[in-house]
Amino acid sequence: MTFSPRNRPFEYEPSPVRVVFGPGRRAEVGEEADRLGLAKVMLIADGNTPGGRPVADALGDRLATRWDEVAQHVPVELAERAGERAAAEGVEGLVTLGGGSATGLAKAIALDTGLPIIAIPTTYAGSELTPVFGMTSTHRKRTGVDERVRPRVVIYDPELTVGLPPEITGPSAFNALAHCLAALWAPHGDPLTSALAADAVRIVTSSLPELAITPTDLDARSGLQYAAFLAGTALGRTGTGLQHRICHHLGGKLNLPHAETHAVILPHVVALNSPAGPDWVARLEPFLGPDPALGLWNLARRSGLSTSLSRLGATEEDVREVAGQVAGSANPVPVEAAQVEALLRRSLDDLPPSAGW
Ligand SMILES: NC(=O)C1=CN([C@@H]2O[C@H](COP(=O)(O)OP(=O)(O)OC[C@H]3O[C@@H](n4cnc5c(N)ncnc54)[C@H](O)[C@@H]3O)[C@@H](O)[C@H]2O)C=CC1
Ligand SMILES: O=C(O)/C=C\C(=O)CC(=O)O
Repeated sequence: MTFSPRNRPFEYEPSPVRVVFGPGRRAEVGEEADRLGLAKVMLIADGNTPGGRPVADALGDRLATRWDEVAQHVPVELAERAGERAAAEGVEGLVTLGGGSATGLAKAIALDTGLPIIAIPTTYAGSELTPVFGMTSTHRKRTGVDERVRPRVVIYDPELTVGLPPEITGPSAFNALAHCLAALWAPHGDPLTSALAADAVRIVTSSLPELAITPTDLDARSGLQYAAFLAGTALGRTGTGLQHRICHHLGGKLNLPHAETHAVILPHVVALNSPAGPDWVARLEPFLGPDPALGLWNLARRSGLSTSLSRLGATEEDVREVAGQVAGSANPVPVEAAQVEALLRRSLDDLPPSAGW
């Protein structure tokens, strides 16, 4: 299908994020802090994430304090404690090293303080490119959009990802794929976001099988991180909808692992939306086959990911409650609670995605 801008009017505004990409470039974090005029920063990085020592060394005297406690879905009390430390130390900025949890904690602090963030991502979550934040309290996740939380600088260093274990790599790549699909069917997407998203799908679908054979291959790792950059950029320009809201509600209620939840839900939401999206379905056919929902489901299973929501810990009751909460979310196909519940039940029962239920 030929794309014609004449038939698809759009607005384009470049994102204000500076991106530095390349193996070894974590060493440039001190110069990036100087560019932003940050003389005192807090480094947020948990103990599992590689690169803490070199990044701290590269920050040198600019490193005022380190914070090593992070958690998925950012508990509000954790954000408050980390924010108090940042205030007590009088830091001028935040440097994150880690996945979406480290980035998310910095975003929660920035939401209150406006402190600029330099993000060094080590998974494929893409949070580093978006103005989206999320925080959890009493089993409810609140998400929102605020430009103050979007990192000012992102340093991608693929060397930091060569040791990512397969159980994090696969789901995290699916988190990136979820961003691509959300961007492809977003009502205010534009030709650029669609191009970024489609290219990211191309790269993820070729890199994941390569990494299953050689997990430490720096070319494939660089490709996957580049795809995460494209996917995060696309999501950061278009915003989230039903797919992401389902995962946020499930994540907040049950503390489910975020990327794994996206991987389980994505094929089912794609099955729902495919009949309404012949243009993006055709665009993805070379990478996912004629049925993108089934293509994703098969890719997940081939990559050793769980495709069952019950295996992640959700029950029929959870599914019913979440379906009620997300009904009416932004989606190319308007959905009522019963439809979402039926979709989620298929994922509970580990059934392949299907548009008809
Ligand atoms: N606001 C946004 O735009 C987005 C936010 N998120 C949020 O991010 C969080 C999930 O982030 P994820 O990156 O999926 O997980 P994560 O940041 O919790 O990391 C998962 C695990 O991988 C470990 N890890 C990270 N990098 C590693 C590396 N290179 N080598 C070895 N281990 C490593 C971490 O220590 C952690 O144990 C959720 O809270 C989610 O809501 C996710 C995507 C977008
Ligand atoms: O679902 C996603 O991958 C995107 C956004 C979030 O996770 C929201 C958050 O920061 O918690």
